[in-house]
Amino acid sequence: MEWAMSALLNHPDKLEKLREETRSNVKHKGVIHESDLLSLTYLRCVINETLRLYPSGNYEIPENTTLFANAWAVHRDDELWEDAEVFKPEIFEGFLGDRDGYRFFLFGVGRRACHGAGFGMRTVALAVGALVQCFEWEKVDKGDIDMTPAFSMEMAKAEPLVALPKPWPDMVPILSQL
Ligand code: HEM
Repeated sequence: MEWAMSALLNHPDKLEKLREETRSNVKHKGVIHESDLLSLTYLRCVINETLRLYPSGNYEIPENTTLFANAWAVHRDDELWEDAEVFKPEIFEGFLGDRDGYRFFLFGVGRRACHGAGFGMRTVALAVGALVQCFEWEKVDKGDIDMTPAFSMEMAKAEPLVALPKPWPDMVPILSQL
């Protein structure tokens, strides 16, 4: 808004053109409302042009730079998630996916998003589901498992998980058939 008004003030002919448009198109007495916007085509042009010239974010990125959206930071942002650092799967109950404001984008978004998202999600879900269904799990050491990541593209754990699985008695007949 501030950018648009500044630009219009720097270009009085455009400001006058916009004022003329509002004068001739807004028939009712009173401030323009939503239903007027359709007929105010020049106003839309002014806004688009302002956003074209003054978009949010202004970074100089050297040619051939590879950019990665920092999902780690967004996924742990306290302003986007309640108790952002706490493991609480319940927060995904009722989650609206992309309609929830792109605060969760482990597969990326848009044209270059992961082609294998469905396949990847099903594969991981099947594997974790099967491990939990078939085995009773115990830690080998006392205390919490070290959750430090090895920061890299893959985001592996710094310390590999070591744990003790014991087949659930009712699953033994099924597992022994595999
Ligand atoms: C849970 C498993 C997976 C995760 C977390 C994952 C995540 C991602 C991410 C973050 C990207 C980058 C998106 C971007 O640039 O914005 C990507 C790209 C891609 N992924 Fe996956 N992925 C997974 C599984 C798979 C699988 C199973 C396949 C193939 C069967 C696959 C194929 C691809 C391809 C082809 C691209 C490149 C898309 C492009 O640049 O146009 N991914 N993936």
